[in-house]
Amino acid sequence: MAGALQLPVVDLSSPDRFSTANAIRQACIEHGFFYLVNHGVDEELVKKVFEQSRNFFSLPVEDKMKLVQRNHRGYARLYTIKLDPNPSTKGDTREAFYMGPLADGHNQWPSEEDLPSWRSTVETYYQKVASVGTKLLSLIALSLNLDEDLFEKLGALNDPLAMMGLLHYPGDHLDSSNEEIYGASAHSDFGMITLLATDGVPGLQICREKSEQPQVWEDVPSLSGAFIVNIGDMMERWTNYQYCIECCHRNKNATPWRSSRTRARTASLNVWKPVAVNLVRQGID
Ligand SMILES: O=C(O)CCC(=O)C(=O)O
Ligand SMILES: [Fe+2]
Repeated sequence: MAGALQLPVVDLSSPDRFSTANAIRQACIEHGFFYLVNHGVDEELVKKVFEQSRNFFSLPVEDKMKLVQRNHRGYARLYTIKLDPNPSTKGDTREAFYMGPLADGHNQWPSEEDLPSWRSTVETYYQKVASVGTKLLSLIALSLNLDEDLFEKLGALNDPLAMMGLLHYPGDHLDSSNEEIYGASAHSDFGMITLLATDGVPGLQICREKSEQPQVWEDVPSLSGAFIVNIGDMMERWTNYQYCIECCHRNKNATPWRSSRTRARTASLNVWKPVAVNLVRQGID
């Protein structure tokens, strides 16, 4: 049975960087997760992204399939993602649209006629969230008692492979008695950090000790205006497992398809080029 969890709240606008860094340290050791408030991404822009996300996912599947994933960019239809490699779990009940660095030519976009202003809205949001990610990383360096500009100095922020996904959970499996079907099955994220914006519909759960049996899953409620931030595998390794060890998460999902509260989420996964892994690891023990 899952209980609700109250995650620590980190304020990105606080002038006291050392106490913010301390709060991050504690959150990353204890939970691997925290809420990020006053992050500077305009609420109106976030609303527009959710609106555009709903516009895209409401298109007929044939139209969405014209943008099917190539080079990990574009549309992933229902059940094609399976975050938990366990063979007993079915594909995840979600569809997604992924994009990455804006200048590398790999992104795919719906046409301006089909979805006016879609690309510009989503690109603006991508850039804003990427700059939040960069600010947060300097605080994470500080939280490890390292120089704030460590990641920058080591070149880890050069051409970052920052990925962003628009996620849609239709809730198709909710009538099923199969408990093992999830919107997003149990996993950890592969990058440095993930920032997740939600439309307030619950579903995210975390397990702080994945090797413990039975596993204890706790609900993570949304906090209005906040990103839910979590540490990914790469950062876990770079900190020599000081942060987020044994933690994993999933999405139980809550909303039936075509109900008035369609579930739509955006997540931005910031992943840095593998070449930076060695460089950064040297600085952290
Ligand atoms: O949407 C959620 O609640 C979680 C999504 C997630 O964990 C992921 O895409 O990595
Ligand atoms: Fe995740």
